[in-house]
Amino acid sequence: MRMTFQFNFSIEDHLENELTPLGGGTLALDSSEESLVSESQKGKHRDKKCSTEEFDLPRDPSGEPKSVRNAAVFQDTVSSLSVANSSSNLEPYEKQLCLRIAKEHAMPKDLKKVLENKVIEMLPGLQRVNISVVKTILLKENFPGENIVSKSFSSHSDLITGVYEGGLKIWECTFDLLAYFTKAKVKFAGKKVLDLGCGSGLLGITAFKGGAKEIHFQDYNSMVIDEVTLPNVVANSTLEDEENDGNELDVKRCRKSKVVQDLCKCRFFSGEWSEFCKLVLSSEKVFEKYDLILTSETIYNPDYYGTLHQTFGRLLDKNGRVLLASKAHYFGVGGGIHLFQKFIEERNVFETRTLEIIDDGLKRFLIEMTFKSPR
Ligand SMILES: C[S@@+](CC[C@H](N)C(=O)[O-])C[C@H]1O[C@@H](n2cnc3c(N)ncnc32)[C@H](O)[C@@H]1O
Repeated sequence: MRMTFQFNFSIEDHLENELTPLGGGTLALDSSEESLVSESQKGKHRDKKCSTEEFDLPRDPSGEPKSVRNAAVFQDTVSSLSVANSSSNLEPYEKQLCLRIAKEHAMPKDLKKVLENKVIEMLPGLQRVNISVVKTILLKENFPGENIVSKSFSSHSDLITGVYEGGLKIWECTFDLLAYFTKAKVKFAGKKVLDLGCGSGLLGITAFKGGAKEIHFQDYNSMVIDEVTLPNVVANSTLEDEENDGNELDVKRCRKSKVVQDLCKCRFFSGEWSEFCKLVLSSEKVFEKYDLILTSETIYNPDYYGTLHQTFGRLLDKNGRVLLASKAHYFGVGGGIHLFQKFIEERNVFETRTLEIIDDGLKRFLIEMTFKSPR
């Protein structure tokens, strides 16, 4: 099934205190958002100023990107950079990017509750919640947190820059990557995987089912994680088998159950990419980087390229790879595969390889990114 999409960029002027543009003001959370922030995050991020740091590769005095040729060098240099004197070609994302706070979403103790009011549909080899039902319920219940469903409806748009980044639908490149996994027999066993900009999380779920040792799911919007990604992961666990055994699905009691052990491999995060980086890098003493970063339809907005590039640079293992799926061009937003590849080439940190071009209607691309080897 191929999904259609619409870009209609009427950026909502009322960000309801969720975000603060770069360069000033404070970031406040609405009450429901705040209640989900872990204790360690509270205080740390409350009343947080948007940062102008860490947006791009370091630049030499002429404003040109420094030639950073491998993962290790990338790590050493990015931490201290500032964009204050970046060259003008970076202006768009410096000006527009807002830093939505990142937080980790705990797996609810009562797993049954995660699937309450959800209609499960079957895809080949995968299950997923019916998103229209999720949206209808959220609209009806006037969900107290991020009001992204009604905002998306009222603006007739699947994307509202900085507010809602499209996670409440499955975008067609996800299916391209899923098909590629099968065709290319991509191996997940034993790998640490990140589904970046996960939305429904089907890429990460495939890695989960393929025996990945750890899978992290990230989406911009916390509602997407709570209402779609988490339920999809639970729906694809072996919950049904446990239920048939008559066990009560309580995390404490099922400590040793296979379901809970498996689900412990999954972690869920919401928030803007640079904030997500900071959170995961500080969440473990020694952060083990990802062997595989899977990402579909995340390069539509050129304003985000700097942060996305940096996220790959900071989180990917030196021998790891990014599998990225994208349309050739995103009309109305301006991004697309060629612009992104040009951006990557200019930074000289990664090399890219085209894995597949799908040409049925709108051209779509699958590319692989790996660190350039040190010279
Ligand atoms: C168009 S949706 C694609 C969703 C999903 N990967 C798919 O193919 O169905 C883009 C995703 O990228 C994420 N995203 C986009 N820009 C982001 C940003 N600046 N920071 C964090 N996440 C972002 C959003 O969470 C959103 O889910």
